[in-house]
Amino acid sequence: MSERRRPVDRPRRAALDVLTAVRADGAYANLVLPQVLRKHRLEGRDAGLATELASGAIRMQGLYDPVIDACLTKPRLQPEVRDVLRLGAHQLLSMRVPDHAAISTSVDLVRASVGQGPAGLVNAVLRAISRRGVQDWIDDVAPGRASDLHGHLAVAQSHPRWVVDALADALGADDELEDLLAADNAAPRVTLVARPGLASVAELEAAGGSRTPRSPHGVVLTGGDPGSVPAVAEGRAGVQDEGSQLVALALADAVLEGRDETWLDLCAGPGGKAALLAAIAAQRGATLVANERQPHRAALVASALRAVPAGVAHVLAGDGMRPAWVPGVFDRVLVDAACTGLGALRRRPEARWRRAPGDLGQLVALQQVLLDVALESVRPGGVVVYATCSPLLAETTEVVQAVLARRADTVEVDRLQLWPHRDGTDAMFAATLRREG
Ligand SMILES: C[S@@+](CC[C@H](N)C(=O)[O-])C[C@H]1O[C@@H](n2cnc3c(N)ncnc32)[C@H](O)[C@@H]1O
Repeated sequence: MSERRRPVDRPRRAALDVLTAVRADGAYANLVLPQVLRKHRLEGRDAGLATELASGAIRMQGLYDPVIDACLTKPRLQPEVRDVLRLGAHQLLSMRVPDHAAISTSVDLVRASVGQGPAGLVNAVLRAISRRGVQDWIDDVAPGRASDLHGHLAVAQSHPRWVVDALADALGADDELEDLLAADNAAPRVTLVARPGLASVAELEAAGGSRTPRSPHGVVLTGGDPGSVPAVAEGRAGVQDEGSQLVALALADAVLEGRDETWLDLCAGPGGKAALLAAIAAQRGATLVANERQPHRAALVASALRAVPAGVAHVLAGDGMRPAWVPGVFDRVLVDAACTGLGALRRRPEARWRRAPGDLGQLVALQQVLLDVALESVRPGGVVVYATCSPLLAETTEVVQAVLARRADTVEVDRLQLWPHRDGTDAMFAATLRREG
């Protein structure tokens, strides 16, 4: 068959559809991927290949773009052609795809998606990239490691420079920085939670998994589709990072004197932590109010809670800044605030490129108000856990410090900061605060 008429392989076509949706429509890769896989009827290894191609090309574009640019003779490139080149660069520099296969399939792809015009350019650029290994390219296009470590890692590990700087601040030193950034680039394992009283860890282990080291409710799946595990399909278990389980447990296990009957999850959508908390509350004879501002996310919370016994959990769709309850009624409150999400980069390939330092001001203001509401909602003597899936100091310790500075009635009693490279979890933060009686 001639070059021109060779059909484009479906995993690569699907991967390009994901890149296009993320770039042109602002889609989230993890949400659009299942739709694209269905559209192209991809399963098993082909689905795995399309997922790796799309996720890797989006995640690593901070390295691939300067490499591509170094191979261009003219600086301008159509966005659609750059997408094809990013996919080709990922195959050449980070996967075990033979060079000839990576190049010829990319040429086929650009012919089918853009036209014959850029086929020669794609061929020439990818041939140039294939002549050197990834470390040679990093040495060529990244700032020097000795003179500008953060600038070097921003390219070598494909993170925006401001994110590298902010993560280094959060770590407090540079010695683990590269490990952290590399961990952000590795696909996370699928972790399940057995909601206590509804499913057992043994039941999930039998589905092909092993226990998580720190959460007593977690199981890491060794393979397969989590949706096909009966306990997950029935809502007795769920997909939940071990770090998120530990945050919910920080609230449930905080030492509390006196009444322990009514719990609040102030920002509950989509409901992972609410479901774990509600299962524990049911075992202790307590109830949970799960509040979420966005109605469609409140519906997801209700779905996550479907296996919890009736009467234990109540879902509210409301703005946590204007509470629908009287102050001081709750014994335990979780405020898992909206944040930059820069602690969960492993599972959101495009997230690092969507955030900007200018987002922080608005988010921090919201986080402070929500923490204040949580502290007003808890009774004297009760506990509040303030959590984020970001380790940035502006969103974590600085929010807690700012709120505590204006409240004489609250003390911090515990703090947790998890890291992907140390703990194998998302970089979750949780501060446990007690409102004094
Ligand atoms: C980090 S997520 C919570 C994740 C959730 N706890 C879980 O484990 O599934 C933050 C949530 O806060 C919600 N949110 C943002 N502003 C809010 C507000 N003013 N009141 C209540 N919820 C809010 C967002 O819609 C989002 O669903």
